[in-house]
Amino acid sequence: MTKSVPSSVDSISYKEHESHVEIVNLSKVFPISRPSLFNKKTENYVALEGVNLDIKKNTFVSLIGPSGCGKSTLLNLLAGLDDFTSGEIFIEGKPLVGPGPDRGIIFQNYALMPWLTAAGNIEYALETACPELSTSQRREKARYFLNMVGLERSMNKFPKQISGGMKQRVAIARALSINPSMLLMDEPFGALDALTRSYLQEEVLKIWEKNRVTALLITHSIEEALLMSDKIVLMSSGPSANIADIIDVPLPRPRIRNIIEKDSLFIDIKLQLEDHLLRETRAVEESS
Ligand SMILES: Nc1ncnc2c1ncn2[C@@H]1O[C@H](COP(=O)(O)OP(=O)(O)OP(=O)(O)O)[C@@H](O)[C@H]1O
Repeated sequence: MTKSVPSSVDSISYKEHESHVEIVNLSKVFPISRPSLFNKKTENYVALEGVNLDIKKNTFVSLIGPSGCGKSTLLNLLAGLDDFTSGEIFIEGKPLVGPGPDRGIIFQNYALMPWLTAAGNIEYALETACPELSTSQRREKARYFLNMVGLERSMNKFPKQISGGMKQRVAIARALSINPSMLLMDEPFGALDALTRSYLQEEVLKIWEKNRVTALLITHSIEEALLMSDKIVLMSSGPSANIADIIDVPLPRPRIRNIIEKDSLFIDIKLQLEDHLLRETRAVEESS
């Protein structure tokens, strides 16, 4: 199979850096059943149409767009949690075949098993992703990653015994424990209060700056995207959503929130992103 280089994105830097993810002409259609009085009608909703995107290895990319445009749909396709309708996805040059331990996923609602402790949740993930590890090795790894997110002392607590921020730290530790080459994050800080949110953003940023795995973050926060990303991918409104633009964020790392927020580049890109989101949100309102 010959791989085509996505034409709209980065064709120059493509030669310089290796791709981690190549999305080629990707579409996703959801069949929607509409029950009527006499029969059930099925209609199609085209969520994504003809999406091309190239994500370089070890970069941090954020996905931003109006509500309902298809960000989670795209992330779920990359995670292998749903099938795409047409197009291709290559992960490290190979066609994507389904979920795999190479991709760690963090969701907004933590997705922890309530009947397992913090450590148990990580050990459970390791059991599937790294079956070669012994029980004590899994326990050691769980301890190591919980320590990394500052939760070693809560390792034997159940999800209902810890706060939302702590649950999300367990989810982060779990995603990192399987040693993924890519992190997929769907609004991971969305359910947290403002203080916990900024604290955890900085924690994830610090961990990422040490490990530099490829990262894809869905967020509604422009500031969050600017703080964390190398590139920000702007999606157009749906139906038939696509990539509207890709913005480089050449702010120096390590990034300190209070310092970069005053940078004129930060302010310029922020205005550009606000303008895009306002335009796309108006387009959604006018079409509904
Ligand atoms: N399983 C499904 N069946 C039918 N339609 C779906 C399904 N999943 C998503 N959609 C539709 O696809 C579109 C994109 O949804 P998606 O959740 O990906 O958007 P989003 O950009 O992540 O939204 P938000 O920012 O609000 O989280 C929406 O119109 C949604 O209603």
